Amino acid sequence: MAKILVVDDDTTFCIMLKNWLGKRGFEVENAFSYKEAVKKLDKETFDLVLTDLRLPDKDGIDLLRLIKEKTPETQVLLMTGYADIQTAVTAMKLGAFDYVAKPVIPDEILKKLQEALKLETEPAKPVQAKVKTTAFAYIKGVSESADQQYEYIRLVGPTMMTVLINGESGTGKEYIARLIHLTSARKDGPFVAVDCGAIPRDIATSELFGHVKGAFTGAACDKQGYFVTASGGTIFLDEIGNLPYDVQVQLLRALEERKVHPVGSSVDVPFDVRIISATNENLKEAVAEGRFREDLYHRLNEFSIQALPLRERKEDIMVFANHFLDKANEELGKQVAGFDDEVMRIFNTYAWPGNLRELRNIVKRATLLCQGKLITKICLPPELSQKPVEPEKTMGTRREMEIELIKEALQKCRNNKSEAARMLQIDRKTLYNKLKNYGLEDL
Ligand SMILES: Nc1ncnc2c1ncn2[C@@H]1O[C@H](COP(=O)(O)OP(=O)(O)OP(=O)(O)O)[C@@H](O)[C@H]1O
Repeated sequence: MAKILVVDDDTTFCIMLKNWLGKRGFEVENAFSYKEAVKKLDKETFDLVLTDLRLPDKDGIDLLRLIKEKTPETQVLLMTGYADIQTAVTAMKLGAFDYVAKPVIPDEILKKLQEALKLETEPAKPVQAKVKTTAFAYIKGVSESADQQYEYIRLVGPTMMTVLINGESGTGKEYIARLIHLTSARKDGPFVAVDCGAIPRDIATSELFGHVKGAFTGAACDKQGYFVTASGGTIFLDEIGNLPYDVQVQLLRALEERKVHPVGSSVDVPFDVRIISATNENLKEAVAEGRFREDLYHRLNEFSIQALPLRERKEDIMVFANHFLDKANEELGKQVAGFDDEVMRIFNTYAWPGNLRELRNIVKRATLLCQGKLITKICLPPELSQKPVEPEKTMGTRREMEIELIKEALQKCRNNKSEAARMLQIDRKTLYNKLKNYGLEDL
């Protein structure tokens, strides 16, 4: 049984990966820092170390150097954000087997692990499809708008129409896209989610359409782009409004010709993919301002779905809260039965700026803290238990406070956005959205 050490300071991710790989026959240990990893490596030998490039004390490159010095036969696989891909390429020169871009897709890690450990790839067992169906539980809601949303998904799902989903962050746009995919004849094909807001401008073309070996410095081998990876399935282009203008032109051409042109290649590659995109900005405005191509907008928007903010469908709040409570009980091994009246009142009056994602996180935290049968006010973070203030009065101060906090975090993290997001306890995507909304993109 191959022994693997996963090193990342994101404890939830480590635990999740440990369980996931454990079920696939690997023996997995976790370390949450460089120091802890070194301790474990001193005690035992691992066949492979999967490490984040950024660790709280030192970085993955230091760990790679140490491993290659002590046990050169141990394979090292790096996990990295887009901003560090260049460093990851350097790491390969230092002996790393390969790297995977974050956010990582478990199946991609599994494939790389098998390559690195020279294991036989499992016969076409649909691991991917299985993981998705067990982890994905779409809750419909009971409000009128939820009914309509569900009906739209049901109708558009089986068609090949492109769908544009509009809605604030955390309203469930990706969940809607996944359900459309699962309702379609392509449900057994891949569902590939691409965060267009997180791909750096200079590698966007190669990430989407692929490249051939030697196309540019660092292109050590041929790379399949997301479009080809999604063949036979669905590609979900999240934050489509952030796609650079020149890439928009290439995307439009690809959609018209149903072929992609990998960077540096002389041949076009056909693809067979359903396209769903999402945005949290008003794309019509972006078109009017000349930031988004009108012809592409119409191509992507054969059908549109609005994901409503939670505060505009209050009847759904407790439905989702109970669903997230069930999930949290399961994940944390707890048996919390529900919410007391005061908490329900608070939930129904709070504005939920982070929508379903915020509700999920708050319920999970409260479940962890809950000592009794019901979740009470003391299990909630202070911003929820305080009396709601009129929105108009808070907007200015909340915005100013957020801008200050973001600037301070970026300064402290020397502009490293992933670290700043971690410090602010929000995910990287939310930070990018906030930077965009507050006009701080140049920071
Ligand atoms: N219909 C649903 N049923 C159950 N859970 C849901 C549903 N929709 C959203 N969620 C929960 O809310 C979280 C956020 O949803 P999702 O990622 O789809 O939002 P989003 O609008 O795509 O966010 P962003 O704009 O930040 O990309 C999900 O991870 C899931 O936990």
